[in-house]
Amino acid sequence: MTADRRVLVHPDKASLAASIAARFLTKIVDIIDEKGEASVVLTGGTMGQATLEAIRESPARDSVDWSKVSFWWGDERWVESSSDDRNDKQAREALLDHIAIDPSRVHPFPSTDSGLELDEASAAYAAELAEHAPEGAAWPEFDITFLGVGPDGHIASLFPERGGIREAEKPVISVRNSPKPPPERLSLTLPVINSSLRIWLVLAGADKASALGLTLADASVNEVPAAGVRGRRRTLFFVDKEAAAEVPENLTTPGLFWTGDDA
Ligand SMILES: O=C1O[C@H](COP(=O)(O)O)[C@@H](O)[C@H](O)[C@H]1O
Repeated sequence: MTADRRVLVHPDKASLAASIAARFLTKIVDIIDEKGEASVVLTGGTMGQATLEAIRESPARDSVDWSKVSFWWGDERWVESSSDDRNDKQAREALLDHIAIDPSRVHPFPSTDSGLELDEASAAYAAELAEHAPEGAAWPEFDITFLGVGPDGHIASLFPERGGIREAEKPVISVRNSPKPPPERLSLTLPVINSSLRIWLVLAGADKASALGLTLADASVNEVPAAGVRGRRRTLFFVDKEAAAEVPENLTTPGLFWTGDDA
């Protein structure tokens, strides 16, 4: 794990989404060149969706062999597969329906119409992760994990002051009584998220400013789940100016605010 977290600030949501998309397309081509395939964890939320739309709109999207990319999700809302609340439905509409993916590499969480109960669904996703894990591991090696951040600092469906953020054993949890609707959800846990080589947190808007400020000031993970996120190689915060408004002054140094290419 690296303590190295970097923040890239962009003027507004549109330029932010375009910049993340450009960086993602470059990086994913490099990863496929290097490893022959790539594994990506998608997020729900406003910037997650805006990012996928920007990838769809980019002419560079055709430089990627999408059949080599595996897609997983960081969390899902426990609703019917046809519900507009589903993170995977939003991702399909924003990007996946528009590119030549290999359906066997797309790994949505189960839905309420799967015939499974919530706990069976979290166990089924854990089993699917294990099925695609390298020898001796319980889940795949993720190359890039996208995370949205809620105004309360939640990531995936790991909410402040709830047991899920402290889960250290299970790779996947069932969430009940979520403070954000819908109340029932499924989520990867922090150990799985933090095993990712790169974690890209994507957030925009004034309502995220407090969460980002507290995250970078190393608030307690229990109170601000985003503060516990560390990718193994790189942890990048892609933010707009509004979201960056409450980053503590002592952290707004050239070392932290970074515009290099080494993502
Ligand atoms: O419910 C969720 O919310 C968060 C953040 O969403 P946003 O709209 O405030 O950006 C998202 O990261 C998570 O995947 C989703 O299930």
